Amino acid sequence: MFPWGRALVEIKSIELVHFRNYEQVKVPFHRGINIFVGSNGQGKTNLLEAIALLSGNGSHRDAKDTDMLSWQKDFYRIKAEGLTFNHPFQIDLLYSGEKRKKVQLNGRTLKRIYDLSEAVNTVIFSPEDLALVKGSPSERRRFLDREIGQTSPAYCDVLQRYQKAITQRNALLRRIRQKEATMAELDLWDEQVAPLAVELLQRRLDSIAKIAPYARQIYNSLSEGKEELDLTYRSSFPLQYDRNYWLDDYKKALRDRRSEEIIRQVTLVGPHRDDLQLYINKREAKLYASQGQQRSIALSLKLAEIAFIYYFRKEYPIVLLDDVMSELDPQRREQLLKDLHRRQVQVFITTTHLRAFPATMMKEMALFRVQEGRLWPTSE
Ligand SMILES: Nc1ncnc2c1ncn2[C@@H]1O[C@H](COP(=O)(O)OP(=O)(O)OP(=O)(O)O)[C@@H](O)[C@H]1O
Repeated sequence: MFPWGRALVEIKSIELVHFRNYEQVKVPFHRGINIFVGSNGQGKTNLLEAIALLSGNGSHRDAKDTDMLSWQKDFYRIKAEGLTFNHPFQIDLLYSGEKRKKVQLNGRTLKRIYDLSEAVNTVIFSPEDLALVKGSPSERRRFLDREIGQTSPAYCDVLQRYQKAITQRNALLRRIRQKEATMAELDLWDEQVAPLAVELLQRRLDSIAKIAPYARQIYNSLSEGKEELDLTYRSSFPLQYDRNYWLDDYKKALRDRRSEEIIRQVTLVGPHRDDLQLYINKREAKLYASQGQQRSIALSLKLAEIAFIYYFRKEYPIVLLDDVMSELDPQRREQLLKDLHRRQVQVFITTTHLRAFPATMMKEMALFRVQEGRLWPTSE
């Protein structure tokens, strides 16, 4: 299912203090497959969320730091130790109410949280990923941005600068509408926004060119050769074939939509308005895919993301599977676990029961019981 290779990253232990419903826990992990088992609402997803934060990508549930802080507490801390490319790393994340959390990697304070991806990459698969197919374009943009961002802090940097510039440009559009600013100011902004937009576009298209063949191959195998998945990028403005013209194309689009933008007071063209389009057998999945097909597409995209990260880093990401084992049929479940196990990928899985796991693999896995924000190793 994935390119042949071996994972070289591993989280050896994690410590949580005042994170969600964890008062204080410290757990050593197994280097292979770790299963967190417990009833609903005990803290299994919270734990995966904390692990995902170690890759610097923010919460997969889009939660803010204030949401993740235990109720009535004034700081949370996540500490982890592990190995990456056989070198030890220590991560220390501390949020104490200010705008941004303090992040240290090996004792060095990082200016940009996404530089944590130097040490840890994660791919998380959760039931909400079904929204990748039928949800709004922002879900698919988020998927793309997370995936590219993990292999390139420079991309995160451009994305952040672009988002900030768009917010400020929107504020300027409002001021122009109220006759408090001039068109000349807007011209200046457009000069700044355009190169950032074009850089994002180039990186997104290059990444889709890499990820599409993986996703296609995986989907084809999930559908037993019966269906084909295609991915295309839909830009919110016309782009010429030759990339040398993209800067002009974008500036022209901004000019063409200017009066409408002033009336609506938002920037209507650019990467923040684009979409990743998904097709099964040439039909748009958003309109036609069944529940089962949506599940297979979402799984294919996530597995392709694993392969994509491996392609760039020569190291597999840590894989987080949040309550998705029962979504797969037994054969796919076993194949997925065996593939991950053979490549020595470290995996964290949440589940409410162990029925979904092949008995033959149980001896290869470490089991943890999760109950009311507590966590301990167990054998059943
Ligand atoms: N900031 C917070 N402070 C304290 N407790 C919180 C906070 N945020 C969420 N919780 C608690 O965490 C629990 C939910 O945990 P989590 O989402 O990890 O559940 P889960 O074990 O994955 O359950 P499920 O199987 O239903 O997905 C709830 O009891 C909720 O009240």
